[in-house]
Amino acid sequence: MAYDQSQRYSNLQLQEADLIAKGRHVLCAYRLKPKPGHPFLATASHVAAESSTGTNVEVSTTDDFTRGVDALVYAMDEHAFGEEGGLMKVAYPLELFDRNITDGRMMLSQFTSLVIGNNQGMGDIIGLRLLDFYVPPVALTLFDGPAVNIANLWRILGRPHVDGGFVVGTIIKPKLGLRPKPFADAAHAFWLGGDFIKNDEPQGNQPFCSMKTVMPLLADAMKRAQDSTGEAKLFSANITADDPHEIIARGEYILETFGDDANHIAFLVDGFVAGPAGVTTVRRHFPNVFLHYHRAGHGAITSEVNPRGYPTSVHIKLSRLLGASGIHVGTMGYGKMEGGKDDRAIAYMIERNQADGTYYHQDWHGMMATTPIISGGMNALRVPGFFDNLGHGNVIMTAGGGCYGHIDGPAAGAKSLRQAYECWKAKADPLDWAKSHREFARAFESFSHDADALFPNWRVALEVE
Ligand SMILES: O=C(COP(=O)(O)O)[C@H](O)[C@H](O)COP(=O)(O)O
Ligand SMILES: [Mg+2]
Repeated sequence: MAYDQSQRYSNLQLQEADLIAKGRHVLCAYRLKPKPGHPFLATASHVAAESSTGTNVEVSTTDDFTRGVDALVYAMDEHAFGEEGGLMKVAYPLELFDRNITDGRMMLSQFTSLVIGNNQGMGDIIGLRLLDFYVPPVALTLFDGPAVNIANLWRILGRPHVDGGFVVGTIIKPKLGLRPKPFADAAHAFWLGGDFIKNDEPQGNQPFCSMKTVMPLLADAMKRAQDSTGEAKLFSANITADDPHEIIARGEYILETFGDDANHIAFLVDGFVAGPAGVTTVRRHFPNVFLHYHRAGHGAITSEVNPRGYPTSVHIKLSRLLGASGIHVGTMGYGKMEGGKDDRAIAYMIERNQADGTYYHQDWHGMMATTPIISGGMNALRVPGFFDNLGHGNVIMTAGGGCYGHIDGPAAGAKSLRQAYECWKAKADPLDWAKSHREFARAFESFSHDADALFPNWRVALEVE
């Protein structure tokens, strides 16, 4: 058992309001479950030591300055979560956080290696999960934050840059396996009805669909769709790679290939697997391009069944600091991935200037908002309920199966999503609305399993066998 460091690494007299008022600490709330035989405060203090200036034993080189920047456990409730453990809150002095030698700004890589790093693997815990965190104003000025967001896309789409509304999107499906021409044809077919296409997260430069073959065809497909619809079209191109030079090379190639439509390009980054370095490479090298953060892999950390790591709400909040223009926030119980209705709070945290996290109220002090991206098992039938829950439509929705699975093709799928959104805005009954909106009506036949579950009498109402 590690020796008890609570004398040094805890001060339960500290008041959270004072810490926030002083603005010199990052605050973190954790769920902690110590191993049997390890007292709660002693284990919490060991977490604070390991996450700041200490280790499992006192070292002779420690001096007064060192002690002055200790992370401190400032609040605890060891029975807060019953069998799952207790709540502990830690104040991290800003002095602990790493600053770039190039511009003095903070970085997310060391931020996370400190507050959710070694403490994840300590031998005296069963679980330690970062539930929420608070960033003081001075630190907010030191993170990049987003450079562009949905407002830039609305401008390109010719819509108001405030409350420009629903951006109808899809993902090229099948996820992998299309060669260049079928890929570009699938994109063109969707763009005849929709606004925004993304690469699926693993699509990049596969030998059967090389980037330098498919991108010129996509640029042509975009032009043809824009000409025939009279509307601007958008493409979110995946430029994720291990090597920053590869990321930049991909991005520069794609912008060059799209030529005078280059501003219709967003860059997709699989931000969880690429990490802060990968995301920041895009954020800083292409500051004028919408940075589309896909979170594939996050479930290993964020899934609610995980006693360690952090929930989706923390992952999404971190992405705004990093500078994501938009990030997948899940479907709040309306799609196929984990999540529930209360996850609307996750969207509010990144799109508003002030919002309540699970434990901390966060004022972003004007940091640009990150746009919620809704995706994962969505189709037109699920849209009205989704927007009822969220309360607004200023989001990008990318429905892959919901468009390419529509029986009249992806353009009809796109139109069905738009019609479902209009139905919600009009506060109309979906079945009544379907009677005068064909593509929406045909979504009931396309996704009859959903239709049966959501609108049991749809066959009678729409006179479908
Ligand atoms: O390809 C899709 C969805 O395809 P489909 O629309 O066919 O389900 C996305 O990768 C998932 O939405 C990721 O999940 P999340 O958005 O929750 O990160
Ligand atoms: Mg995908």
